[in-house]
Amino acid sequence: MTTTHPPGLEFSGLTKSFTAPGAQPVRAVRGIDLRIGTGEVVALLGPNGAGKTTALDMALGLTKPTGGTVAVFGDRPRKAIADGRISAVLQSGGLLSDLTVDETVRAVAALYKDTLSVGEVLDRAGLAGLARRKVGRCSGGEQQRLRFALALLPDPDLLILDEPTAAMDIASRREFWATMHDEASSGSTIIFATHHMEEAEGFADRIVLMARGEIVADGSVDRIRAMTSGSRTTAVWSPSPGEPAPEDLPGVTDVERTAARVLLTSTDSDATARALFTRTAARDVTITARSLDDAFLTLTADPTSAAPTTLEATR
Ligand SMILES: Nc1ncnc2c1ncn2[C@@H]1O[C@H](COP(=O)(O)OP(=O)(O)OP(=O)(O)O)[C@@H](O)[C@H]1O
Repeated sequence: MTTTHPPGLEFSGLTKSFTAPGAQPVRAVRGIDLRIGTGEVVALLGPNGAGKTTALDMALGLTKPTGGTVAVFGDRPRKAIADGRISAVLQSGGLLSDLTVDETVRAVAALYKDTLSVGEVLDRAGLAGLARRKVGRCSGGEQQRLRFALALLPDPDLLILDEPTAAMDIASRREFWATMHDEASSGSTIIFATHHMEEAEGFADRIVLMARGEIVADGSVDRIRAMTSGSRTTAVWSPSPGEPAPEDLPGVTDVERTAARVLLTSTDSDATARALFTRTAARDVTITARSLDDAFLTLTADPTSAAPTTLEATR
């Protein structure tokens, strides 16, 4: 007999709008469907205001959805928290600066029925050497490790991290992700929100890209990389009758026009350039690889915005 386990996290048609008297409602999350399996490490990536925190808050039962449902291992978030199956490292909040690291972990452990030992969580969070330091004397990165240690206390199956490295310098970030690697390899499901493409690439198996409250891309790191690794081709060309339209050239996903040039974003620059040379009178063709940041901006750009596109990549 086979048993199927419910996913670690499941959003179905999830929406959240914030309303304030006299103001337009803010549609922070707009009907997202997402299924995250046990043991997956997923980066929730997106620009400011994409809806990442709102979605994670709903996963943690901190915010009630306006519509749709959230299930954590098949249960309501509150039940999953009470059972110690899900816990979170949030961006800020909740530490008392006069307590030591060790006292803080002991105080929070006393709130639970059942926890890992204080020694073990300090060890797993890389804080064993700082146990007697006052929290107020710890650096931003060390305080974030302490939040991580507190999240480990109930030995959760699903860990949610909202921009966990926001206050850290590069060395602390590296150390933090090394610790998280150990956590992930022990089979935990991990979901973390970030603005940083490199962080998502370096640590996640899967990237869920959000913009304007929607999921705009979802796939393995390799798949997202392939989607975003297009190049930019520019040419001096005014299409004349009988020539193909720029939009119809192979590989082309986006077209911009300036007075003299046509700028083509393409997922297959070889095929695009071949078509330009053989089927059109285009000249002065240049091909430039797009940076990952450029690609991230393209994937999350507002299609209704008329904001001018930067030409940095072609210079
Ligand atoms: N309590 C609230 N009341 C009104 N609007 C809110 C509230 N919380 C969030 N919003 C709005 O909802 C949208 C999504 O915000 P959210 O914090 O989820 O985005 P985010 O992707 O986490 O952004 P960031 O990366 O900047 O943290 C934003 O426009 C934000 O201003």
